[in-house]
Amino acid sequence: MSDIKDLPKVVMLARENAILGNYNESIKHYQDGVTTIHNLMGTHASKATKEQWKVVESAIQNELANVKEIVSINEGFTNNFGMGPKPAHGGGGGRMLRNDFTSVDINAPEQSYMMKPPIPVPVAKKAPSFERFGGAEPFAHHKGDPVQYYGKDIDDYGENGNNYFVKNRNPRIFQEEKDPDIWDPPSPPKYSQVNKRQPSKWNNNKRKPHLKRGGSQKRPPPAPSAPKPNMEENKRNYEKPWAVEPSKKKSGGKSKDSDSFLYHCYPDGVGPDTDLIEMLEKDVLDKNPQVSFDDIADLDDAKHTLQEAVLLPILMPQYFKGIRRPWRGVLLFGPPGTGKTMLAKAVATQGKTTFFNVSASSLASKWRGESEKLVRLLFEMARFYAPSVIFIDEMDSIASKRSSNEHESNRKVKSELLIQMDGANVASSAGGDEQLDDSERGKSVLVLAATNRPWDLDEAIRRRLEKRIYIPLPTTEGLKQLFKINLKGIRGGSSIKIEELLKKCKGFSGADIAILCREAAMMPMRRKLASGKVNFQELVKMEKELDVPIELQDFKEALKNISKSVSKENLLDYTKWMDEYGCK
Ligand SMILES: Nc1ncnc2c1ncn2[C@@H]1O[C@H](COP(=O)(O)OP(=O)(O)OP(=O)(O)O)[C@@H](O)[C@H]1O
Repeated sequence: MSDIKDLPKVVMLARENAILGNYNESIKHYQDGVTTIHNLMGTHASKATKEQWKVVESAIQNELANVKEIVSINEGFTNNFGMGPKPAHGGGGGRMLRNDFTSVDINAPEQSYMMKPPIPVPVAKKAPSFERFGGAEPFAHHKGDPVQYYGKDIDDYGENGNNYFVKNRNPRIFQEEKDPDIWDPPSPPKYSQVNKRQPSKWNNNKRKPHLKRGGSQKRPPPAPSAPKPNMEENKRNYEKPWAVEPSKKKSGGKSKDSDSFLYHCYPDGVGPDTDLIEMLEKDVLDKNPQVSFDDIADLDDAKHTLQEAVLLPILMPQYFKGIRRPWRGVLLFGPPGTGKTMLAKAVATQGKTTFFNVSASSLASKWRGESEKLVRLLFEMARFYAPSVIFIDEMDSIASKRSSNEHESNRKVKSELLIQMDGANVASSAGGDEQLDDSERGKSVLVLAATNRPWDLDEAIRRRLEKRIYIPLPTTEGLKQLFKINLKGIRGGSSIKIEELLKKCKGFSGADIAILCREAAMMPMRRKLASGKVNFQELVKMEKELDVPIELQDFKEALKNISKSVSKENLLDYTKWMDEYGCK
C-alpha cells in the first residue's frame, strides 16, 4: 500500500503501464491506489472529505475495470486461435480450442465448410484512450480553478495539511522529481512564444523553420518587413546583384551608353561574354586618341601612304571601290621608338575613326578558348563602331611564324586572326563591295599592325597586311623637327648650336630624342641640387628660379646618360626586309 501523497504517482504509473500494454502491472497499481483510498476512509476524516475520496475511488475503479476488460478480450483472442499456452492435460496432442472449428462436419448441410468462423479483427496492444477514462484529460486543471480530477473539483483532500493537490497546482506535480544532475533532453522552442506576431505562419505551412536545438533562440525578423538599405546613406550596404537594375549591372553602378556594343549584343547589358566585351572596351577601345599628323616629325612618305590607304577610302568611298578597294591591312615596321604608334593614332584621329589599341597582352587569356573569342569580339566590336582602326602593336608576338611545336592555343588565335582579317572589311573583299552603298563602304575596318621584327611574321598574316610601310629612324631634318616638337614651351639658351646637337644625335630614334630633351630640361634643377646650397624643401619654393633656358651644356650633360637604342646591324635587317617585302 502507498501513502496518500503518492496517489497521483500511483495512478500515473497505472495509466502508463496500461498505455504500454503492461496490463498486469497497470492493474497492480490501480489496486494499490484503491487500497490506499480505502485505508484513508477508515481514518477520522470529515464526511465531506470522505465523499470526495469516494468519487476519486470510483473513478479509479472505472479505469481498473476498463483495463481488466481489455485483458479479458485479449485472452479471448489468444485462446480462440491457438496462441495460448498448451493445456496441461495435452488432450489429443493438439491445442485445446474453446471453439474448435476443426471438429465441424463439413458435409453437414447446415454446417457448410463455407461457414468459416468470422475473422477476428486483430486487437493491437493499444492503450485505452482517455475516452475510456472518463473523456477528460486526467489531472487537467485550469489556472484559477480548483484542481480537477475527472472534471470534479477537489478542494481538500485531507486534513492535517495533507492538501497535496491544492498546494501543488502546477501540472508538474505529476512528474517525477527531477534529479538536478540529469539534464533534460533538448526540446524545440515553442513557436507560438518565439514570435507572437506571426503565430499562424508555421501552422499550416508544409515546412517548419530549421531552428537549432536549445529552444531559446529568436527567429530573425521577417525579410519583407526589413527596411531596405539606402545605398546613398549607408556605404557599408552592398548592392545585391539581383536587386540592381540590368542597365547598371557590371558597370560599377554607372549607367552605360545604350548604343554601346555591349548593349547591341545583350539588350539588358548582361550575357556570357559581358566580361570580355567590357574588358575590350576598357583596355583596348580608345575612342579619342587625339594625335595629329603635325605632332609627328618627319615620316612624310609614311604619312602620305597612310592617308591614301586609310583616310581617303573613308572620305571618298565612291572612288575606292572595285580594284581601288581599300587595303585589308597595313603593316608599319621599323626600329623601336620611331613613331609607329603615333602614326596609327594620327590616322584614327584624322579619319575620325574608332581606334582599337591592341597588344599581345590584351588578347592573352589564361582561359582556354578565350583568346580566340577575344579576337572575334574585337573585330565584331570594330565592325559595330566602324569606321574603325584596329592597331595591333608588336604584331610578331601574336602572329609569329607557325611551327609544328607551337602551342595549340597560339595557333587558334592566329587562325581566328586570319579569318577575321579576311572578313574585317566587307568592302575590301574581292568583288564584295559592288552592292554596298557609300555609307556602308565608308564603314570600313582597317587592321594597322606594327612590328620591330617583320621577319618573324607568319606568311599568311604578312600577305593580309597588304601595305607594308617602313618607318625608319628620323632623318636630319626629322631630328630637327623632333627637337622642336619636344622642346615646345621650353626656352632655349643662346649657347645652343643645333648643328652640333644633330651631329651628336645621329642614329637616335624619335623616342631617344624625346628622352634626351626631357633629361636636358631637368638639368638646371639637378645643377641646383648638386651645388648643395639648397635642399628639397627650399627647391620646391624656387619653381620660378629653376625655369631658366636650356643651354648646350645641358644637352651635353644629358647625352652622357643617354645613348641611341638602335644598332647599325639592326638597321641593315630592316632595309633588307624592306627590299624584299616592303612597299614604297
Ligand atoms: N616621328 C616622331 N615624331 C614625334 N615623336 C616621336 C616620333 N617618333 C617617336 N617619337 C616619340 O617616341 C615616343 C614613342 O613613339 P611610338 O610609341 O610611336 O614608337 P613606336 O615606333 O611605336 O615604338 P615601338 O616599336 O617600340 O612600339 C613617342 O611618345 C614620341 O614621344
